Amino acid sequence: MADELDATIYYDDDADSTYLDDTTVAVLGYGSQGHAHAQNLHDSGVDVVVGLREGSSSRAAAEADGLDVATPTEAASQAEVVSVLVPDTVQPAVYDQIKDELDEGDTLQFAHGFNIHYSQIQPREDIDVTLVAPKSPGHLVRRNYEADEGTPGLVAVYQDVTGDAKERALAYAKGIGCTRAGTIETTFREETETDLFGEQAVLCGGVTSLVKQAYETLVEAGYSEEMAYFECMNELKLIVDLMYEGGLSEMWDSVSDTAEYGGLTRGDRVVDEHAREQMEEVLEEVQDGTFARQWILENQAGRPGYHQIRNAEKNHEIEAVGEELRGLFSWADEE
Ligand SMILES: NC(=O)C1=CN([C@@H]2O[C@H](COP(=O)(O)OP(=O)(O)OC[C@H]3O[C@@H](n4cnc5c(N)ncnc54)[C@H](OP(=O)(O)O)[C@@H]3O)[C@@H](O)[C@H]2O)C=CC1
Ligand SMILES: CC[C@](O)(C(C)=O)C(=O)O
Ligand SMILES: [Mg+2]
Ligand SMILES: [Mg+2]
Repeated sequence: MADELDATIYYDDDADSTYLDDTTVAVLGYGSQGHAHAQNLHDSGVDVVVGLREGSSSRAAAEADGLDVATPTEAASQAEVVSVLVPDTVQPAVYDQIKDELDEGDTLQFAHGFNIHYSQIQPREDIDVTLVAPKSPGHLVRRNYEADEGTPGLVAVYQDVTGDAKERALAYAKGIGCTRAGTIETTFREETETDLFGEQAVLCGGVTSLVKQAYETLVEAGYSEEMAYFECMNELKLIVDLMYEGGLSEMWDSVSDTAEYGGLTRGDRVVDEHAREQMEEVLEEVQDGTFARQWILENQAGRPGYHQIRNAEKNHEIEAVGEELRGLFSWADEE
């Protein structure tokens, strides 16, 4: 067990909001992260303008939330900090549109390092380039902020021409609620590679495959779809909540001894050495750029493979079963 933690973690007291005084932040994009950053910064007293393309489907939502909206180029020209929160695959084109609007010493700010790390954006040399990456889906970044809670995040500096890049990034992290929970200092490389690995192997890829395989195993063995859904998907959240609150120990303490013995003796049979080797391969593909190249080419080709596997996922039986069962929850309409 580590005697002390290695990482440098910044909290609210370490971040000085005045670094964003007299500063306009342009938030490009109003999707998952964009709506959360824009609204949290605005509510934290920062001057925000949202940058959206002509005819954007997000415009009405941003305006309804009381924010000023302009085109990406207009927003970038008004701002000293430009936060690039459009999808990773469109960021290079959006950067090309706005790069001449930046003044020397302005900040180009990211929530994920993909395009800088894999050299899809070569930023101007006379600007700061920073990253504040919430370790959370954007909708929870907003929800946590509104509940006076925070979201853990990462901060990194790629280019510091002003000498204030980190301070400004920390002020931004504070503005969106990340230093309330703790913001870890990292690099663009480390953020990019760990984020891609985590979402592929565990958070988005590994866990959904585990759920689907387990669901199919039960249904093919003759158990009902409803049983399989509750057992393999719905209860997962409740188990993960315990791990989130108190680690593996709190979860093991809360489940029965029978579950604990069964889990400890069978879990490693399911996620075994083969799975571990696959994880190592997945990580290597992230590190050597294989995944990035594949994703960039997939986009250049119009995303044919992506659309196909996405549709297959949407049409998996567990989705229809889940939709019906969740509709029966008495609290389903609340919120
Ligand atoms: N999703 C998440 O929770 C997380 C995301 N990140 C990172 O944050 C960044 C943003 O991701 P995310 O929030 O998922 O993005 P979204 O897919 O939610 O972004 C959608 C927004 O981008 C706009 N947009 C889409 N295409 C274009 C375009 N071609 N030109 C201009 N605007 C466009 C959309 O506007 P329109 O209505 O006009 O289409 C919309 O406002 C990425 O770098 C991502 O890796 C980091 C942590 C978590
Ligand atoms: C886990 C997926 C994520 O990295 C995130 C929500 O943090 C993303 O890219 O959306
Ligand atoms: Mg992530
Ligand atoms: Mg990610």
